[in-house]
Amino acid sequence: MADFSLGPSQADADAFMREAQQKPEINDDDETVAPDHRSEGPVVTILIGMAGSGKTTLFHRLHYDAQEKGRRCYFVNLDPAVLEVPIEPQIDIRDTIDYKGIMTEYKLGPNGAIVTALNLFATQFADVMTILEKRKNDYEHIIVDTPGQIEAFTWSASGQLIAESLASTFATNVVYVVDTPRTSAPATFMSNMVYACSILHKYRLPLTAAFNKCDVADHKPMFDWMEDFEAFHEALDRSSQDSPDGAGYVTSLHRSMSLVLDEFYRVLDRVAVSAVDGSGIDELYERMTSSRAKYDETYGRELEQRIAKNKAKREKIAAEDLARLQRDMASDDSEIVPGAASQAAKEGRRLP
Ligand SMILES: Nc1nc2c(ncn2[C@@H]2O[C@H](COP(=O)(O)OP(=O)(O)OP(=O)(O)O)[C@@H](O)[C@H]2O)c(=O)[nH]1
Repeated sequence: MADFSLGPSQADADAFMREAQQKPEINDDDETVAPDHRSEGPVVTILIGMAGSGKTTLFHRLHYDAQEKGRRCYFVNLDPAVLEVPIEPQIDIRDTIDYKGIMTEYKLGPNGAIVTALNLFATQFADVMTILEKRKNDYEHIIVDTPGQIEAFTWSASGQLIAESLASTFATNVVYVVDTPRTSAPATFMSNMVYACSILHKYRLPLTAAFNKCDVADHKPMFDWMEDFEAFHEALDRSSQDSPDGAGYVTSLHRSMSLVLDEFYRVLDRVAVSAVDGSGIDELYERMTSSRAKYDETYGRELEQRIAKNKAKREKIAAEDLARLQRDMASDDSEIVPGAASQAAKEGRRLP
């Protein structure tokens, strides 16, 4: 973008105009979002996780716990393919989108139909936002369950649009659900953490890893690996002794990656939960609530900067338009030459 601190050149100004005329990004033109709007409304939590990690069961548990303890929570189901949601979410994608009908009508397989269902729902998401904004004083939390096929949400344009719409209006965080029993081997743990890291980079929202199914698996070794990479290296060595390939290329890659991820673990909140027996749920709610402060410092601040930048852009354009109008009015005795505008455009000139 043009650097106006050095004084604008004509090329800079033209580039600026072109940029200003481009369609703004989803949340870039929203001047109506005031900082206190976010810090006073509910916290939005988006549940993301690999298929079978227990998102829907955790969604159910969070609902049960909310009812038991009087937490004011609003539930949104964005998984069109889920057969049975044991609770009745206030907003459910399945109420307006017929997933099976999409498979038949567009001759799609399960994954294609999930993405198409999300795309269709994204076109109605402005209405969902209107409902959420109207109810914002009634709830402390808005909890969103996402499709089982993680990439259908995390790497689709509609998933991004939905997440950005939420994050540009409410303090939003992501809870990444980890299937603890299936992550107990160092190699699978590493793959899962790399995925979590990619989600942090993609969404730039506060992230908590919820190690689920802790009723049947011990999360402590994994927490130790995040605290101390030497503990992870020892676990890698032990598992490579058992492997027929021994300490090959992949083991040495995991070793190096654990050093890189060390930085990521410092910002990653983690909590051990069981969606089945309810352990750790209070702590998870605490993390969700306290993510608001992180959101305000990171995403919220960036958003405010983008809003301020766009406001400045619009004010500059308005000032230029006004100046041009004043010039035109001052020279109202100037001669009108038929075809002068198209001739000037051909020659790349601007009319006085
Ligand atoms: N032991 C135990 N099992 C769990 C827990 N949470 C979920 N499960 C089981 O894990 C399986 C998958 O759970 P789901 O809630 O369907 O997982 P999901 O991530 O929503 O899966 P998708 O439907 O693919 O989105 C089910 O058999 C659950 O009963 C838990 O905390 N402990």
